[in-house]
Amino acid sequence: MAQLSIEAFPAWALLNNVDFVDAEIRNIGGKGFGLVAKHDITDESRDASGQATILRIPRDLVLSSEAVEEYAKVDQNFKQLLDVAGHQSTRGDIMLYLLTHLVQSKATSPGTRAFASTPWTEYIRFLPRPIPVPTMWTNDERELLKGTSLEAAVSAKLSALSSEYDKLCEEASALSFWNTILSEVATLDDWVLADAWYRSRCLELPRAGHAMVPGLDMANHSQSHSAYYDENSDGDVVLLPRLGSNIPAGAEITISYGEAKPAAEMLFSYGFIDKDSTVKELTLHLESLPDDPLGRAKLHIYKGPPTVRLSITNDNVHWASPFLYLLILNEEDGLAFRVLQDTSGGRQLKLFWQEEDVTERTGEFETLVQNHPLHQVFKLRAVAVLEERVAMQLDRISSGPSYGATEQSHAAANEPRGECRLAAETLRDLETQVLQGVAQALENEKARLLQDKAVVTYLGSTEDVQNEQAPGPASNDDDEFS
Ligand SMILES: C[S@@+](CC[C@H](N)C(=O)[O-])C[C@H]1O[C@@H](n2cnc3c(N)ncnc32)[C@H](O)[C@@H]1O
Repeated sequence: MAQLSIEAFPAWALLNNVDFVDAEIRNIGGKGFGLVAKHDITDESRDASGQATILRIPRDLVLSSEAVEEYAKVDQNFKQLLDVAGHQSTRGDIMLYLLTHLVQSKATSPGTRAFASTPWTEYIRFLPRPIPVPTMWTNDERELLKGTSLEAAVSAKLSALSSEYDKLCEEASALSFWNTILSEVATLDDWVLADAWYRSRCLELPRAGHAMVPGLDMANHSQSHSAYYDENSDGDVVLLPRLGSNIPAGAEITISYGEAKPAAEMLFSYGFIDKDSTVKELTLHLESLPDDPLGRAKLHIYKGPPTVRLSITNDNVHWASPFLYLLILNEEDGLAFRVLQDTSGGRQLKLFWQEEDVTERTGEFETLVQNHPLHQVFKLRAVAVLEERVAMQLDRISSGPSYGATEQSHAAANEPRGECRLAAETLRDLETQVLQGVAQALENEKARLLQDKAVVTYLGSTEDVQNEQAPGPASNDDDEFS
């Protein structure tokens, strides 16, 4: 499918009533396309209602779950696919729409097209590809993420995409039209591309919800963004200058993709790391403890992801994990799993803490243990488990690949691209800093807890029990003539 030159974009915009009041699309070094101001945009540019619209996109171009439903009303083939494989999530429905339009755009001539055309049929041909998100990196490029928090996240995402695609083929196999399309035209790579487009270009609108907005999705991100988007009373989407922002003619107009997103999330979702961001944070997966007989039950009953979030703000170190305290508690402490029968005869796993049913509060154990006499002992266990997890990650990240000179142009075609090396290296440096800071803080916290009176008493008593249970030193009697 041929890309369309961005030169053709103004004609597409005109034809589809997209009003580029005060912006145009240009190539922005290192960021792909972006929006720049046609004239100075100042507070004086505002109209009587106080608005200075930079860009207006009619509501019927917005790709939302509602728009997908509307398309199903005009295209029978799409409706069939949506009915067997859609209606589960906005993301899923929009991806089916994008995939259908990708297939449509692969058709050699309009006469061979199988679907009803929409403004998106042409629009997707302006969109960049490949997208710099790591799911579209080569295997060698993904190797660069080894030891970072994205290593597992990206492999998990790729497996999920592959399963989604297989499920789609399976669900559509009874529809002969789609069976042919999925085996001959729409590939797993197309599904990965649709996911990357959705992830890097989707935004949340106050009324339409998660959506893709053509034209507006050409705006790049900046920490000190000059504009924001909204829906007006007609449901059209508008781009407006932030109060007090003066954007000179020719300057880039930027929006915010999120104020406090960690580097790993920015790279995962958008394919770049914002150098101006001050967020130092990473999320690690927590495994159940190897000798914990309740390990599997805990993972089964826990409602959220079993993770810990580590962060450093203004030299203060934080860790937050609703799962951690459940992870370190045992039956002897007062934790119990029971299978109860409900009124309809079904069996349900329930979790009890000190005889109270806490099945709906599995993420609140840090609070639940607060008044327990062994509170500080539990804290020590949590800190020790975390210390080990952080040490393991530090070990992994420091034994990751070396990057070589980033400015070096890649000699062989299959060598990692410079921008991937740079992004992976930046992520690694940031995450190493956070892990080292947290490791130090955990060591200090452990030392403090080991001095705690309740901890000392508890450790003393468990030592006594162990001594009583251990076989005593061999007595001379044993050596007697036996
Ligand atoms: C919503 S699109 C913005 C338009 C995009 N530049 C294009 O060419 O279509 C998001 C993508 O733009 C790029 N991008 C946005 N802000 C950026 C920034 N501050 N630095 C580098 N790349 C950026 C990333 O590739 C991201 O995935």
